[in-house]
Amino acid sequence: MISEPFEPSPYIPSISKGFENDFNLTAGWQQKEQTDADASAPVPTNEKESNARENNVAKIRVVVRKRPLNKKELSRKEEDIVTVSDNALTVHEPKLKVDLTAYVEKHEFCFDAVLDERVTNDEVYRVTVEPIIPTIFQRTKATCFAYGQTGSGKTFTMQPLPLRAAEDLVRLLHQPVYHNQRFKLWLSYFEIYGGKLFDLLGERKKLCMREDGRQQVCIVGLQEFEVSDVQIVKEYIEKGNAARSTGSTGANEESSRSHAILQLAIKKHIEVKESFRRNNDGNESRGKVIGKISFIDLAGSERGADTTDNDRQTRIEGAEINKSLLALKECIRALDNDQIHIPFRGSKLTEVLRDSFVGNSKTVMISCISPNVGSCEHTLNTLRYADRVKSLSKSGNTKKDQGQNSLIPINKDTSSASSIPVSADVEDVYEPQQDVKVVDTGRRVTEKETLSYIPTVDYDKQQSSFSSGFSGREESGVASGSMDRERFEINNAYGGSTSQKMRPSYSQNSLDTEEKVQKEEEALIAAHRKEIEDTMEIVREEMKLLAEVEQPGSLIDNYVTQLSFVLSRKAASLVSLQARLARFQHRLKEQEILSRKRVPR
Ligand SMILES: Nc1ncnc2c1ncn2[C@@H]1O[C@H](COP(=O)(O)OP(=O)(O)OP(=O)(O)O)[C@@H](O)[C@H]1O
Repeated sequence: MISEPFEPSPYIPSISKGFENDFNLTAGWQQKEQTDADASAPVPTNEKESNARENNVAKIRVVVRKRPLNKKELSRKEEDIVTVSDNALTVHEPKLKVDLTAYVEKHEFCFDAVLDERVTNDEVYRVTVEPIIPTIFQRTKATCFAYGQTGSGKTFTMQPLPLRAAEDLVRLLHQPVYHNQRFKLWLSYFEIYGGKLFDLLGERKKLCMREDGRQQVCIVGLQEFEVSDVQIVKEYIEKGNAARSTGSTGANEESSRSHAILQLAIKKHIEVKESFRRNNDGNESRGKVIGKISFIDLAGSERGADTTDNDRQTRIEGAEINKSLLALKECIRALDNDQIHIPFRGSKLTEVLRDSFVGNSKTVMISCISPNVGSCEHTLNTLRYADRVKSLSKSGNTKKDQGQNSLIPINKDTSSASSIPVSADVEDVYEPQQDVKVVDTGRRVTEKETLSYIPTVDYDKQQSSFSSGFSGREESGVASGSMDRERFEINNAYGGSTSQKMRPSYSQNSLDTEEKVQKEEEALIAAHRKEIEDTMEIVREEMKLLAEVEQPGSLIDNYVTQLSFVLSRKAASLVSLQARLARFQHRLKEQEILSRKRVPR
């Protein structure tokens, strides 16, 4: 729902006066060679100035938006654990030591901009999309997407943006320089759900994607509408939104499982013969694309974790979401490194956005976070993903500059973290911890308190999440019992905060292997659990055996036979686990070698 009335942009009229960059977007910006296939439109002389101004707009911009605590969280008296100051933020994660002493781990992050809970949608537009708008007329393909867990405010943030952008685009179209060139604005709106495309403005018709001879992506049958009036844009957006949430695939629960893509394209109108128009589904019949901006409301990021759900459909959707989030990160990274090969084939989402990853491109990522303590884990994962996108970028000014990519042994930390027991698991020993400061409250908390705290305990990552009762999903009514699994999976999905750190980085071509490794990892952990259960059973039998042999008149022969049998079982169980472990270690090695062969980070 578009709730805020919007004012004329201060940016857009200023184009003719001289563009001032209020947002300090210049740092590390890379201007690329003109390679776009569509770059054939003439550049009027008075556009040269704005071309130069385009150089001041960051190629990748990562912005974080924190939403306010909602009514439910307030009624539960949940703490707000996120503090914002300028373009930095701190997450105060409550944790427990093994002796139940409470302490707070501080995670500090820095982004291009951090918007706190008081920031309006209008300001969000000004900081994110508005600076890009003039560049659309200079052949830029821009992408703006919101990322974050369910209920963190992605839709709330994204929905007003296209309308504001359309208003500015329409205003610019009225300028003689563009009007005379017969530039027009076109709108389309579609959804990717379970790897399939649906037209949100065409009765949810299933669409298919085709590549033309010039490797341009064309979505066959996608309805596009020429729009010259903001009111009409608003109606189309509302129509598409309604189709998204009430379509055949269901209500809100599903909406957070789909990616919605709204595209606004500036095209140069070309007169075509009616017969040609009839014979061509593609965009060519409607004009030549000059530039465009795509707004993407991504599926809830934690949905990528649904890969172990019992329901096959959910698993498939989860894997697809996971794949697209990873693929998106890889494409942004390749894009910013000026790589010739952009791994857009990694997912439907990136394939669809293919033409936004070549030539002049701009990307704005808005990471939405929930401030409540119950969402802490998801919030950290979202921020780590954002941080990785930013630090992957050449212009990244976050952790990269602060040496975030170096691996610091956790037990070398000189803070009070040294008192925290560290798991013997080597994967946990090396974890980039530079966003972490530990504040030991020196207070012991009772078991009861831990439930409202929802901290995580270090000594047993797989078993001891105190998450029962709350999770980021609770708002959407989804049970939170699988938090441990989620954390495990999400860490993988986001580039990993724990075990993934020791693994090779994701690349587009390795996604399938990556999924296989994840499955093997789960199987290994399940086998380990089973081995422990079996061992406990065997130990009980051994105790019984010992008790029997100590009874007067017991038969030693019987004892020897039974002990031999029990020990064989014990050995077989261990050997089987060892074999599985060896196979998995081998798999990790293979993957590491593969990743070394690929382009380095
Ligand atoms: N900055 C904000 N200020 C006020 N309310 C907000 C803000 N952000 C989100 N909300 C409210 O929080 C709720 C959840 O937001 P929203 O639906 O945008 O989340 P989402 O991330 O899109 O979730 P999903 O992935 O499930 O679609 C909505 O009721 C929305 O109005």
